[in-house]
Amino acid sequence: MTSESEPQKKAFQVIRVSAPGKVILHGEHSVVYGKRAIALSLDLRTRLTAAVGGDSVSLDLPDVDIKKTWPIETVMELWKNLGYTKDEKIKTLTEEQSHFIRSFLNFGEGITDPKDLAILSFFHLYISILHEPLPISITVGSQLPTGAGLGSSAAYAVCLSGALLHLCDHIDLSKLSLPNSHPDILKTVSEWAYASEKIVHGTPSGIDNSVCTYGGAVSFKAGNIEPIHVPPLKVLLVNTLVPRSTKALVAGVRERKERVRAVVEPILTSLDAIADKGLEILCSLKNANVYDEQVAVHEALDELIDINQALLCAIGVSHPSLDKLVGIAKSHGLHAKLTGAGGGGFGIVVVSPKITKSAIDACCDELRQSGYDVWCTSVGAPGISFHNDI
Ligand SMILES: Nc1ncnc2c1ncn2[C@@H]1O[C@H](COP(=O)(O)OP(=O)(O)OP(=O)(O)O)[C@@H](O)[C@H]1O
Ligand SMILES: C[C@@](O)(CCO)CC(=O)[O-]
Ligand SMILES: [Mg+2]
Repeated sequence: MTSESEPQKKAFQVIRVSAPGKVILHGEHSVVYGKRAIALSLDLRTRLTAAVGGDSVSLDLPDVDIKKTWPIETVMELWKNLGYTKDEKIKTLTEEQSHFIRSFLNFGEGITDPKDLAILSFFHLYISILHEPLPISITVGSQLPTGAGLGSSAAYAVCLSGALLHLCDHIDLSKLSLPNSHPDILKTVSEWAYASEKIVHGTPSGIDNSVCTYGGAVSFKAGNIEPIHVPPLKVLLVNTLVPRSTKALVAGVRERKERVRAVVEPILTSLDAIADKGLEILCSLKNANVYDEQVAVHEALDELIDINQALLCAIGVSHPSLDKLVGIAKSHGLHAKLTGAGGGGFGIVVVSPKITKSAIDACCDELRQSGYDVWCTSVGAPGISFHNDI
């Protein structure tokens, strides 16, 4: 193949990548301080299509109401002003270069607008990962509500990182279909998605990008990810529809910890113990073969869910809408906690086999009548996937 035919091939390349959202069962917030967390991927996905070619860089993000195009000459100028030559390998941006990208986009320093964050994350990854300015059209659509606790930022970041790394031949996403042949690919994608999460969150633990990359169920502690085998669980996801920002909630916990360290630190230690115990219980579920054993395991899990929610309230990340949903669930014999950063967003209920269908239906009806959205979905979906069917 000649060196001229390679860009020719790239010019018409269209790829599709998807990644799942996630729920955190135990360990949100405490995981930021090196404690254990358990997360499960969701059967709700973010999907990205990237088409190389044309004379611009364009971003179509309908979920955050963005449709923007930058002429490729403008992007080439930015590239040059950042001090890069045409053929640069993967690079880590300096603070100064990050400031420069923000001012190119006319963004101030502490941006919080979802649109600005989505554009900034894209530009960081585009410039860091690609070897040269590439004309490209990127479209991202998601089944996940944005900013509600189901890992939408991580799923977005995993799709972007995977697609850009594939397009510059740093990884080959088509190898993901080969069993057990891709640990390096997943590690690389997750690390780049983490870099993007830092832009959206400030100080992410890394659990969201990990579970959205690897899929399934994972235990995560101090940056180490461990896949765990969890049998299918029936889960209700309840959306309070109250908007919140993960970054602001994580910052709020940090401030409370700084103000009353002697009180908050033991709570974080207890949250760690809950996640340790939760891991043990989930692992025992696969050996619970008969109904009575399964019910006993779920009772132990329900008790942990109750304590977990109470401790999350104590560190200031619940919300009246979450407290109310926990109360409604309780009145139907179900146990709920917030999931993700809290402050609104989603609550989760893990449904024990002893709960009858009529009790579940009655609970869902009451929640809906009270203004919540209720979704019944499965957990443990595949991680980043490459779809070469176009
Ligand atoms: N489909 C999408 N298209 C474009 N940007 C997205 C999309 N989904 C998420 N984002 C970006 O991620 C941000 C939301 O991230 P945030 O971490 O606050 O919420 P979350 O990831 O849904 O919840 P959590 O981190 O608690 O699980 C949005 O403001 C936007 O910048
Ligand atoms: C609140 C938090 O623990 C989970 C957000 O899904 C933040 C993080 O781990 O980065
Ligand atoms: Mg997020």
